[in-house]
Amino acid sequence: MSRIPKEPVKLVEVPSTNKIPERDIDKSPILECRHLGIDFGGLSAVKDFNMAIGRTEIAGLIGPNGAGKTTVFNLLTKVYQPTRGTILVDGVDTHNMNTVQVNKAGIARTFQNIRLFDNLTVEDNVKLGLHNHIKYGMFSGIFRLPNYWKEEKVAHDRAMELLSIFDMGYLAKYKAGSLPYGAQRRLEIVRALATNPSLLLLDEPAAGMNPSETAELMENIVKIRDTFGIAILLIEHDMNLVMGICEGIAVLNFGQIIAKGTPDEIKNNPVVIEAYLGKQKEA
Ligand SMILES: Nc1ncnc2c1ncn2[C@@H]1O[C@H](COP(=O)(O)OP(=O)(O)OP(=O)(O)O)[C@@H](O)[C@H]1O
Repeated sequence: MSRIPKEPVKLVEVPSTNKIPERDIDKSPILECRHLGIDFGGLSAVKDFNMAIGRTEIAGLIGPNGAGKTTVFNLLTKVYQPTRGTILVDGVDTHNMNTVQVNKAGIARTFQNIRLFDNLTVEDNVKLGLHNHIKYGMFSGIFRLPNYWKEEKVAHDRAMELLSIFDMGYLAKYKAGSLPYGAQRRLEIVRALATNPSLLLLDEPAAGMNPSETAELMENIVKIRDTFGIAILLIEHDMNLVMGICEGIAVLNFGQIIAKGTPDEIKNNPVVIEAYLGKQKEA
């Protein structure tokens, strides 16, 4: 978590929804946030957050440190319950859902700080993501009945298929904690994909990666979207990544969206430049 912002934000008019990419325009959005907000004591960490994401869109959520980006992810995944507003996932209001139910409804995420089970193998970490889809009961599991082995084979095959997205199949039997940093970040994405999401939230996926790892990650994010036909919303400080692959971008500052648009619109928006660089002193 980051420092508390000190200055009030300059308010600007913004449209209530993103511009959804053309190929998604005739379908309902996969995610819609309406007037979403959360207060922590006296601090409104997120205020009047409105956003729509197309079914196969790669969207970005950017903003200075402490702007409220991770808090938005925590609201979408119900780590936090919103103080105000509505979240619709595939048209369904998540008001009464908890984190597990929201995952089943179609939202999966990765975290800013890697959260793998270090002592489990790479394959087992992926299988944990598959547990929503494994059908054997506790009895079959304890006594290793035929149904257990059948489902285990299905889970193994699916885990290996998912690992192959990042060419990580050869690492399946290694402990997750023994992988290099970049591979651990990739494994987190694979595990999230194992839950079969329709919207994947990536919290700073390129953090700590070197430029060649980041370039590969960019290709892989696009590949995931194309292969699975899902939407991806990412928080990222690496502007090359954001501007390179996001179709729609929302900029958050002091908990509020200050601009939305395509990468070109965002790059040239004076309000965004000011939020990142501070107001230029007049000569
Ligand atoms: N559980 C909480 N209790 C109190 N304040 C919180 C809590 N969670 C977040 N905040 C505050 O909300 C604000 C937004 O934090 P958040 O972590 O969402 O920012 P961020 O944009 O993700 O920052 P960064 O880019 O540095 O990760 C910060 O001022 C933070 O201190």
